[in-house]
Amino acid sequence: MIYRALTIAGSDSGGGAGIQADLKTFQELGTFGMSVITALTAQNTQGVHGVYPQSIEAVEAQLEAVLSDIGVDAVKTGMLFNAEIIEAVSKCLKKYGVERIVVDPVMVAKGGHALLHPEAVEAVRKHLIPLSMVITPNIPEAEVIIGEEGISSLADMKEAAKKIYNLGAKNVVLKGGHLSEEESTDVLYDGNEFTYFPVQRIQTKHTHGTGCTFASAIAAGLAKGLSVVEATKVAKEFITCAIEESLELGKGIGPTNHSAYRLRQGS
Ligand SMILES: Nc1ncnc2c1ncn2[C@@H]1O[C@H](COP(=O)(O)OP(=O)(O)OP(=O)(O)O)[C@@H](O)[C@H]1O
Ligand SMILES: Cc1ncc(COP(=O)(O)O)c(N)n1
Repeated sequence: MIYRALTIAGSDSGGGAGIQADLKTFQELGTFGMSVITALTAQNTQGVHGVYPQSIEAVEAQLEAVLSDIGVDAVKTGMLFNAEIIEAVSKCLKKYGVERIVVDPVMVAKGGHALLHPEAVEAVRKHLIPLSMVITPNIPEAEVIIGEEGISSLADMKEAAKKIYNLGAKNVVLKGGHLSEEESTDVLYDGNEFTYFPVQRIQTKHTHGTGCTFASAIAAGLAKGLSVVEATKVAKEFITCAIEESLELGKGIGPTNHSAYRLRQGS
């Protein structure tokens, strides 16, 4: 059985985040990875040095090429950069009836560089959230989406997850990586109940691309037919191993280790 997973995201020349992190994750989790590149970034462990968005024509041509021929079992979206790209992507995913869509609403890189135009947030709410089977905001992204600041506890996260669910996402995984607590707990809300994914916070600065890796691991699970809860559980194990064995590369924030999970499984 071949499981087909597609990432629609930005390229990270440094290899730790974006398309590169997604494809490594897809491969490690036994899926066939494909990509639609929305923007090139000149990026390394020290930050984003340039962003070069692709034309709408280029994005649409890549989507059509993949969807009209190979098809997909699940899709992950990452850096979409502007409202026009968001609209083109959502239109095409709708046209092909793609349902297993994981939306990582990437807005700002860890170094602070914008990866989404601020005026495109409305397009995320209007076009992307209603299409998502799972949306995986971190806390700052959740605050922008709901237009409220101050998410600082698990109770706040649960309230925010409900508000994002009410915007049309079928499942919300609100990530706790940015909480200043001992544990990094992610909260999954499916409209009925909450599932918690707690882990002891790992003391490392090398967390470049954690969000991308986690979301693409969920997409890989969905491509293989796992439920949202099962896929999130595996993704959590995958990202935890990857952070535990993160790589001290470059002079800044190094990438996580995408091979760690598979090597520990002994396969
Ligand atoms: N120090 C840490 N220890 C353990 N788990 C972590 C740590 N940092 C992040 N995580 C986990 O990694 C995953 C990604 O979360 P995070 O909040 O870092 O996403 P993000 O900010 O969107 O990432 P990115 O900045 O790469 O887009 C979540 O499952 C989160 O709980
Ligand atoms: C192309 C691309 N997509 C996403 C991120 C977010 O990852 P991080 O916040 O870890 O820098 C990134 N830096 N680059």
